Amino acid sequence: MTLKIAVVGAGGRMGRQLIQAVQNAEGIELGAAFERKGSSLIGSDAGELAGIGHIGVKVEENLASQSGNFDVLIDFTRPEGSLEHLKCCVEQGKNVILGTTGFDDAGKAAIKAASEKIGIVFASNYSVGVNLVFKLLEKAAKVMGDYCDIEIIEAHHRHKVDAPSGTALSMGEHIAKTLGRDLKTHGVFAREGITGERKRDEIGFSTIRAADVVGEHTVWFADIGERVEISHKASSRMTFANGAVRAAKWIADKKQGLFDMTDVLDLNNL
Ligand SMILES: NC(=O)C1=CN([C@@H]2O[C@H](COP(=O)(O)OP(=O)(O)OC[C@H]3O[C@@H](n4cnc5c(N)ncnc54)[C@H](OP(=O)(O)O)[C@@H]3O)[C@@H](O)[C@H]2O)C=CC1
Ligand SMILES: O=C(O)C1=N[C@H](C(=O)O)C[C@H](O)C1
Repeated sequence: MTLKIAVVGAGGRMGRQLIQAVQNAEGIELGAAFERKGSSLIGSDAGELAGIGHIGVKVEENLASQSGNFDVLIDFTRPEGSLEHLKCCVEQGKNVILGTTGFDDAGKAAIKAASEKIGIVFASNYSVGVNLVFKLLEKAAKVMGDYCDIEIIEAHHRHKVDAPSGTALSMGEHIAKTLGRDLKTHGVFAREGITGERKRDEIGFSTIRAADVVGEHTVWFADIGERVEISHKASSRMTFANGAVRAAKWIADKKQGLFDMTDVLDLNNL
């Protein structure tokens, strides 16, 4: 049977790419597309919105009111919206691919609680490359982390509303976990004025917001006399959309549980 996907936030930068990616993939199809209540996009054809021509799926208002012509929801919106969508999917017993970033601790706890009832893939970055980089960072941290200065630099487009990026935070978490540190105490998210000297075990974050940058992340492991830099550069949002579609196929037969993209890609035993 063909797996039916719903995309919420259909008119967003990622929403449009996701509609394209779903329609281009084998064995799945777009069952529904949603936008916010009051959006001027309600009623438009999802394929036309995504620039791939008419597909006969109308953008609907308000996920909660839909009985649901879909099996898996893909959600790249905003934390407050995603938490509402999750509640609805728990009620309807539908699995979720969650790409939204910027959740606070309460939001993350709500996602964890929802995953006791449905299957959720929650990943700050759905590209294969970034998830490989997470593993490379663990290796670099094991070898160099105890004596190097670790700095994470990220750049994104001018419209991004959260900082540091979800990916930068995940990179920091992978490194911190490997080194037995905690980002709450070791993460340094801003420097200004007389900051004092750098502490040996800080994990620093720097953010650039400019123009149309899709997403770039570099981690420095810097010692006196040498520096290793591990970088990833995304040049198209389609890499995230294709990853989310891959995750949607992977989660289809799961009853419950919280997973990330390293589970989908089977990278955890590297
Ligand atoms: N995990 C990953 O691989 C990636 C994650 N992201 C994340 O995905 C999210 C979306 O990014 P992007 O597509 O660039 O953002 P956009 O602002 O382009 O799109 C967001 C979409 O969500 C809708 N939306 C906003 N708030 C709500 C709400 N409260 N309820 C329902 N819908 C809402 C918007 O509608 P409206 O226009 O009416 O506001 C819009 O359609 C971000 O958190 C971003 O960090 C992005 C790329 C990759
Ligand atoms: O908002 C974006 O655009 C992106 N957000 C994600 C993040 O916060 O890490 C992933 C990607 O870098 C693009």
